[in-house]
Amino acid sequence: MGLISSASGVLASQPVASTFDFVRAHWAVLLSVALILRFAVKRYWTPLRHVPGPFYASISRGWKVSQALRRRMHYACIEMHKKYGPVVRIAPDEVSFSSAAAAKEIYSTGKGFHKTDYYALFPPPENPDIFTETDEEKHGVKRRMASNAYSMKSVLDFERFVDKTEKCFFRRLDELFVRGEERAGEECDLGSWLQYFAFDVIGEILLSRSFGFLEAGSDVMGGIDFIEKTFDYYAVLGHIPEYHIFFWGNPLWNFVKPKISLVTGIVLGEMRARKTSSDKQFDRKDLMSRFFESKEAHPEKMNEMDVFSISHGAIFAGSDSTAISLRSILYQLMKNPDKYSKMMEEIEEYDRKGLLSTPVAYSQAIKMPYLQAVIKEGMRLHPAVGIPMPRYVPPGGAVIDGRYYPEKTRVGVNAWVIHRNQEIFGADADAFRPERWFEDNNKSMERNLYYFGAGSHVCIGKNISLMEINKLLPGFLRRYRVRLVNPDEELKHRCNFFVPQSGLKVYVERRSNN
Ligand code: HEM
Repeated sequence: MGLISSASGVLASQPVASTFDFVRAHWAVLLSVALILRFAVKRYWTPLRHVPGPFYASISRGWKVSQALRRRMHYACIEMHKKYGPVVRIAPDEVSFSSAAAAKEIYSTGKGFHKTDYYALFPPPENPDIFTETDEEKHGVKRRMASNAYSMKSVLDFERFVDKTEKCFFRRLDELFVRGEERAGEECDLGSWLQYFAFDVIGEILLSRSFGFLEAGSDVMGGIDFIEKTFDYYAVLGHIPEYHIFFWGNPLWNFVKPKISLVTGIVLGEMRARKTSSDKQFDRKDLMSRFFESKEAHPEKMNEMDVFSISHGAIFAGSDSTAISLRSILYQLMKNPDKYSKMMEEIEEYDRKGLLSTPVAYSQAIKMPYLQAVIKEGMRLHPAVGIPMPRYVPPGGAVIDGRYYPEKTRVGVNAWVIHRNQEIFGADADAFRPERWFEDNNKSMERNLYYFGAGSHVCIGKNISLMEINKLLPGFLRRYRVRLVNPDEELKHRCNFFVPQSGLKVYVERRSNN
């Protein structure tokens, strides 16, 4: 009544409002207590309670999510290890390590540490590929089925694809940046061109056809951008997979999501074309034809969806990673003119002695000691992957770095952290110094290079990428003189699982006819 009566309304509403306020306050207190209890349980009710780390990380996955959103997981891990030491708690159930012993324990084959659910969301979710498969048994089958295709013998057959793409790359650089007086001094975004090269070369190796990025001189139909956005999304949601359903995992998303990507479309189109003639599946001797060979030989272990997902995975895992490594090596050479000159001395010497063909053969490049040291050093300082590659502690738990961790704890080592560990790489671990690879401790440093990962999940495309890098670098440096447009500026990078750089602007001059 009091609520309706206008005369007594003011007075009558007071007790109702107070009751309402009381109930609200009551719930607020209850909720706060529940939250505090939940955070306390996460922080203290675990054997990880003694592991140092940011407070925020010990009570929620918010720390990881915020670093992933800010695209700085690689820097954040370095900072955390500087602050807290070799073992850092980066989530209520996750620990990051920086020591050689921990990395060996976690990533050695046979120790039983398995990939976490972080990987499972990455596409294609309907039928995981070698990279995204988190069931170890199924992963083992897929990896074995693909291993022939990725063997060193196959890789040497793929050299012709790299030669073809390299020729196109050099022609485009000549046409756009170095030919004729009118082009003198024109800036080249070498970072983008290396990415076009890396994508087109994977297109050739996988499908005997280029994606056309070099020819167009641009990201045709946003194919590269699509892949970057995909990584941007999964690099965050991978830490909180249960929230995927509210975003791209929501059935409604299918109505608004972008159409199929250029790259996926090309892979599917190639598969359809090859199915129309059985010969076409095999005769090109490219990566996809080798996957088809495995499917024919073992139909009970590999089906057509596997051929698709493993091919798709090769593009996702093998293009940006190679571009990032090439950018890092060339950037470091340009930033360090004394190392650049030393690299050129070796190239000129080998060229003078007739030890380098045009294009440079893989077998020739791997005999160049300084080149090998430059590649290792460039990839050490800027590993393509910027997260602590997460693994579950196996059943029964495990002792890592002298402390016990229960099963299912997430553990990992970030290559960005271990590659700068001064106990392994010396006091100048942050510096680009290829000479370190000729010193006595090079074997122990070598054992602690994780730019290709390690163990049962070591990069399966390692041979392919090393072949591409070894062939391109000496040929490129022999043909062109490159210098940074802004030598005093640091290269920008962001981490979305990979750590792609931007802003590698250079001037390019022709220095030889090769
Ligand atoms: C310089 C170039 C490359 C770098 C630095 C690189 C780096 C890596 C790293 C660090 C991993 C392990 C990731 C993890 O455990 O979280 C990995 C796995 C993988 N890489 Fe590469 N990669 C490169 C090129 C390639 C190429 C060219 C291909 C294929 C054509 C490829 C295919 C794969 C696949 C399928 C996996 C998953 C392996 C497994 O889990 O068994 N990668 N790569």
